[in-house]
Amino acid sequence: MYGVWTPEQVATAEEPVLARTPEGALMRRAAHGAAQVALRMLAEGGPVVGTHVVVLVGAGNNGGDGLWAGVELRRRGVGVTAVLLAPDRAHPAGLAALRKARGRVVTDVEEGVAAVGRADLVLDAIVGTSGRGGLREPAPRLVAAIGCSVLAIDSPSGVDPLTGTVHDEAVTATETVTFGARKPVHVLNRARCGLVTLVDIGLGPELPDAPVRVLDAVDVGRAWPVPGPGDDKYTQGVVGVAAGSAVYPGAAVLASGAAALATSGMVRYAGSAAHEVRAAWPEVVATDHVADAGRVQAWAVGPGLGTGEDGAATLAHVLDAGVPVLADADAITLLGASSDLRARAAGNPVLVTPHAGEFARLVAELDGEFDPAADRVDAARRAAAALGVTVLLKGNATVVAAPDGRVLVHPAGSSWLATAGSGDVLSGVAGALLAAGLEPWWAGGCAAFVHARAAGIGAGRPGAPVPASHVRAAVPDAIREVRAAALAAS
Ligand SMILES: NC(=O)C1=CN([C@@H]2O[C@H](COP(=O)(O)OP(=O)(O)OC[C@H]3O[C@@H](n4cnc5c(N)ncnc54)[C@H](OP(=O)(O)O)[C@@H]3O)[C@@H](O)[C@H]2O)[C@@H](O)CC1
Ligand SMILES: Nc1ncnc2c1ncn2[C@@H]1O[C@H](COP(=O)(O)OP(=O)(O)O)[C@@H](O)[C@H]1O
Ligand SMILES: [K+]
Repeated sequence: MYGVWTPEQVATAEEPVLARTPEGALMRRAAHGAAQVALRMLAEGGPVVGTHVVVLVGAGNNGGDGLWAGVELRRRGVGVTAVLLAPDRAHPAGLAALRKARGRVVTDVEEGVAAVGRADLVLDAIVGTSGRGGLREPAPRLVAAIGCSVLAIDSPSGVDPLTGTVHDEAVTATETVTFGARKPVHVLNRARCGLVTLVDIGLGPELPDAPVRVLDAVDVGRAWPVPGPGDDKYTQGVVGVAAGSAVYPGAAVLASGAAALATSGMVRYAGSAAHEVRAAWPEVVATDHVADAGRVQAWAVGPGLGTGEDGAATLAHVLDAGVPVLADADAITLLGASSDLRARAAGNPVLVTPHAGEFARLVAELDGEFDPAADRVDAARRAAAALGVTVLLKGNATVVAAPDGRVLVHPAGSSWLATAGSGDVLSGVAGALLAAGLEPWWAGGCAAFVHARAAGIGAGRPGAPVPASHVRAAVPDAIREVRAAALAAS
């Protein structure tokens, strides 16, 4: 597990470190780390001596990092051109050092655009943690001229460091090098950051508890339920899947199958697709109604359920069953429209898994601002607190927020999971984990991790779509992978 801290928290942690280190030392440490990454990137194309790097230098300390990194690159025989976006505010010490190292300094925008066009690598040192709003001219013109690899210093300029949202013309980095701590942009907008390298500048002891955490394979492997010698099919937790429908039985089949593959033990199905579920998964015990389903340790409810009276009655039944509940799809729409159903869920171990549209419906009747497009961590955290349930907000970066304020983010490696039915697979996996005893926050985080890995494995070789059936089929291999990681780490 690793932590992610807000730019404000990082700035606060920097203060005591700055106070006890010689002036400029922290920046030099950061710049050294940046230069190492730049040299590695340059070396991938052959000898670095004689290559040409352009540093886009903004008015703040991010520009200072870029200038000092340029100084180190000059010492390694790299040609360096610094393009100053705010010539009279460029970091004075960094600028003087680069001139001394015989770096070229350009203040004319046209000259800068031409230099960018000839570069082997661009260092984006326009803005870092203090960047706000869309990039101001001439930055967009220079960014638009980039045709080579880009190393973003701290964060890609034009992408909000706190929320990962993109403002107009913004940098798409091949790699990003960051200092002291990872910031939200690095997990919320991985597509803009590329590979992220963290350089230690000694902030560790000064950082508070991480407000956002990211699970790794070892965490997930350790948390994954494994039957012991004394277990039988009941002791491991029975999951009930309440999904439908007769017209669209696919959701029920996908969710039930995913549940059967995710944990050992037992899956019960209740709903109008009992025949199809039984045909596809003979091991699933299927009935037509939740009332006849028998005892379960958790319910996964919602996919294909319908939003009419029957669906609402089914949802009320499972919310009143006194066991953890995974609510997805139609169950979310029903919750959003009924304060009575929300009251039954509040304060109980309930995990809701909305995509953006379902999230909007879920919070429609609540007081307050919930805007995932502006800040998905904040929106999910507020919704979880307001509803008293754990919210897993789906998307390229999945956010899992517990009502007590804990937040996990799972950044996807690709977007191939955006395919019909893949959410049903997630429901089955998460429901099975709830039945096995994981609390909703962990169940959501572990399910999202394995789901995304299953998409990668199910696709076979990367670079082509993966249908939801293949994602589901790859769930066991994804579990094997995380368990192997956990065993190797123990
Ligand atoms: N403290 C340290 O020792 C260490 C700090 N470190 C480094 O410092 C960075 C933080 O530096 P920082 O706080 O100086 O701000 P920074 O990110 O450079 O941006 C501020 C400047 O950008 C401008 N600007 C803002 N928005 C803009 C826009 N949309 N479009 C265009 N311009 C925009 C803004 O202009 P203004 O609004 O003032 O006119 C202001 O001049 C951090 O990311 C890390 O790289 C590391 O070296 C570790 C040690
Ligand atoms: N752009 C994306 N990149 C990566 N994963 C995504 C992206 N968009 C959606 N996903 C994931 O794909 C799944 C889609 O779920 P959902 O929208 O419920 O689909 P369905 O209802 O068709 O089953 C979720 O796990 C979500 O996190
Ligand atoms: K930057």
